[in-house]
Amino acid sequence: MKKERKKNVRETALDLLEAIEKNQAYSNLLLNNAIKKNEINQKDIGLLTELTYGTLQRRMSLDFYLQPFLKGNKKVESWVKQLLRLTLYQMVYLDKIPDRAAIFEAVEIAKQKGHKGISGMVNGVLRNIQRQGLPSIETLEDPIERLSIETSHPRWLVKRWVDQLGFDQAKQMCEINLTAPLQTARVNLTKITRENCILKLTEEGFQVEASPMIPEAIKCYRGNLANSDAFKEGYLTIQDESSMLVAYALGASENERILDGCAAPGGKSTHIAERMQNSGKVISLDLHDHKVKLIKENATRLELTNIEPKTLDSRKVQEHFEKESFDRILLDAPCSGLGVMRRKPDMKYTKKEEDLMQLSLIQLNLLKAVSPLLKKGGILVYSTCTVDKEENQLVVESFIKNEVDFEEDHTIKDRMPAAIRPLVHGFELQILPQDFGSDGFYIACLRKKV
Ligand SMILES: C[S@@+](CC[C@H](N)C(=O)[O-])C[C@H]1O[C@@H](n2cnc3c(N)ncnc32)[C@H](O)[C@@H]1O
Repeated sequence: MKKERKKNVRETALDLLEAIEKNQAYSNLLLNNAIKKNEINQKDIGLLTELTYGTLQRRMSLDFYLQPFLKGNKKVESWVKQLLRLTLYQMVYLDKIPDRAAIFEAVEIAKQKGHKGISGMVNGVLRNIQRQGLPSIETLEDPIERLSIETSHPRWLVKRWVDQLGFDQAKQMCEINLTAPLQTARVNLTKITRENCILKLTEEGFQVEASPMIPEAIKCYRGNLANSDAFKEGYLTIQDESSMLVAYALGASENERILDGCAAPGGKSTHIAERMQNSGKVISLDLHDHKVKLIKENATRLELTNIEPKTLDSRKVQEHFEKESFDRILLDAPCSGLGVMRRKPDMKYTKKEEDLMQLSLIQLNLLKAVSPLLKKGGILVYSTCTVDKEENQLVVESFIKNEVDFEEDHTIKDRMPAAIRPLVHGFELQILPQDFGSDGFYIACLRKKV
């Protein structure tokens, strides 16, 4: 059988962009598969990631720039459009790649994949842009439209954020979404101190430092911690700092019985279990078997024996557990993920405004289903990685309005790390990505009346 030719970095990036647009598969999964399949070497992985994520991140700006130069070309094939975006991304946003090199590579790919006519067209469009310069986004008069094109966020989303947060915060959020996030991790304090973990990682060649915000968090400036020995040996969990605040809000004590209603892959369950010093019980539920397997794997790697993973639809928990049988309950609900767009740029173009309303109904139903299982005086934490009021404040408001035995828990503030306290309002915390550079996240804390 003929062996498939290994593709170079730009060809691989082009294939990825096509696959992401057509299948709407997650960009991070496709990227990892493509790296393996084409045996992309270590030093080119950075460039491949930059080209793929960068082109995706800037798609709307790139299309705005390309539009006037494509006017004469009636039907541009999808892969050709992707190739033009990919090349223009390098010309506009990457100083280290000379324009002529980017154009040369594009023309070569066009020859290989298409025919002479296409490579001529690609060459012509790119050279015209080089000669005539880019059209100016500044000419767009509507500020929402301008921000939308400038930062490649769909107009409906920009409008929503401007309405909910004001123009300045919306602009800051759109802008930070274009930057690459830093990798952060949580040290498993049941096995090692943060100081010793940092030493171990430094010896392994990683560039890491302690987070000033969260006592068990570290920030990584060089290397992928998922490949470290420290990770394999169970000293670490890759987790965003905002996510770590959930275990603080819940404030579980040793020997308590905790329910985590939406637990996979177990980032928060394992954090709660660590903070309980591997005592008591954390029942970690998720809808899907394959995801529950991930909770098990993580608990085993971290050597946590107080986690009990179980496949279950949390809307049916009352059929499986006694009423008032948990000291604390976490509902880290399925959500639109609008707070983590930096990590999944393709999400910007696939999410729809109607999704948010549907999600809010699911979130409310999940809250209603788990709440009878909480003991009187117990804490219920609701969290999401989104920044939208519909899925956050409005869900909790609607829950409290109907569930008269629940009240706001303002002691959440005392449980938060000092740096976070100024962001707590009453019983709620909404973190925006621009606040600390961590993910956008919402946490609300309720108490069942005694
Ligand atoms: C935001 S993720 C949870 C992340 C997790 N808490 C962590 O920190 O690793 C939401 C999870 O809810 C699960 N889920 C969605 N609907 C569910 C339901 N009805 N019952 C149980 N789990 C559900 C999804 O499979 C998904 O894994």
